[in-house]
Amino acid sequence: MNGGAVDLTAASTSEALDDIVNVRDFEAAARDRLNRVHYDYFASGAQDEVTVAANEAAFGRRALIPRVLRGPGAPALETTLLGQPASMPVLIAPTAFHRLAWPEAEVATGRAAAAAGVIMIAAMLSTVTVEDIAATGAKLWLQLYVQPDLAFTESLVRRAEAAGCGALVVTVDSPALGRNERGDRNDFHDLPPGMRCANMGGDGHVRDVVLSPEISWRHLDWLRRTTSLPILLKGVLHDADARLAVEHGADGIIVSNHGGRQLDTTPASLDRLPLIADAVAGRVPLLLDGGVRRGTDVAKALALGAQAVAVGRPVLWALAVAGEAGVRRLLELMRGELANAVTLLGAGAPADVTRDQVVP
Ligand SMILES: Cc1cc2nc3c(=O)[nH]c(=O)nc-3n(C[C@H](O)[C@H](O)[C@H](O)COP(=O)(O)O)c2cc1C
Ligand SMILES: CCCCC(=O)C(=O)O
Repeated sequence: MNGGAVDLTAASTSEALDDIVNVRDFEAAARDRLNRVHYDYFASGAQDEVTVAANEAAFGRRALIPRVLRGPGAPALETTLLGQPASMPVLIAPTAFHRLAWPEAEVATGRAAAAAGVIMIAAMLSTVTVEDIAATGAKLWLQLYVQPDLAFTESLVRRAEAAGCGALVVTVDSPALGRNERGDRNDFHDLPPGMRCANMGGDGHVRDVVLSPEISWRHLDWLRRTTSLPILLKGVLHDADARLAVEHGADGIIVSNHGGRQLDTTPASLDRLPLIADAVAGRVPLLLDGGVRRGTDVAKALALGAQAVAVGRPVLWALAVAGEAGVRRLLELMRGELANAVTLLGAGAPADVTRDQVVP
């Protein structure tokens, strides 16, 4: 348990990482260290958690076909997303409340992202300000829940611009909060004393955040006029909405079901990707999140039409296990697995894996 007495010494964190061989190993290690209520908050999904399970299962249902004797050489994993270079097509998905996992919270995550050269999407509901996360040197995008108080929303956009964020990620799958029954059973509805939503006004209580069913395309049009930062929409699952996103000037789309935490029984995000890729037809980059745990998962998502993927819960588990060092290790593992998968697929880069190399 890390009930305020976490051992932050280098020796203890490296020992904590001794038995970590793959991304999934972090969850069991984190579970041993976390307060049970906070573990449940991170792990849980909506209601029966059907979609949580579906996300990982969808990767398991697809098989990879290698091509041989192409001699592509060592794989190049670097990519450019919305004009920004990244060391690999794997991003850190926005997840709220990193301080529940580790005292240095999003600053530890940001330092690991900076060291790895990956893009971190900071959650609006971070427990450290966006300015302090930006100071880690991470390539940063900011996730927003558009607040009906547009003056407040605009002030946050200006802060993101001033802090050097490279894009805004507007979460559109949250006209209400999903029904989280583990949270209900645990009576977990706000942050413990001493922790706050650092970007929000007042006391930074979670209950003051508005997830509004009135948010519409008009708000997106307003945001489009308000900032010149690239805007991605996160949480699109319908191909018609993907087309509308492009028409309304979105610069990118994240195919996502919020890690199964919003509407339960939506399909796996991977299952919606090919349809959405066809609808968007290359007009804007597509990202995917939900259930990405292996280098082979990244390869499958890219072959089915994504330019990059984002990883959510594993980052929280790695943070809980060893803070910055944990997240660095996680990103190294993902990078090593992706390089290995791409090489074994006979490709020179993740983007060179083709759709015909993924079969049911
Ligand atoms: C504990 C937790 C908190 C999250 N908080 C946010 C958030 O504040 N904003 C958001 O857009 N998505 C949030 N998400 C969703 C993630 O961005 C992402 O869609 C999801 O975690 C991806 O699935 P994965 O965890 O299977 O990788 C959260 C997810 C988790 C697990
Ligand atoms: C009001 C808290 C929302 C955070 C979030 O998006 C999640 O836990 O999935």
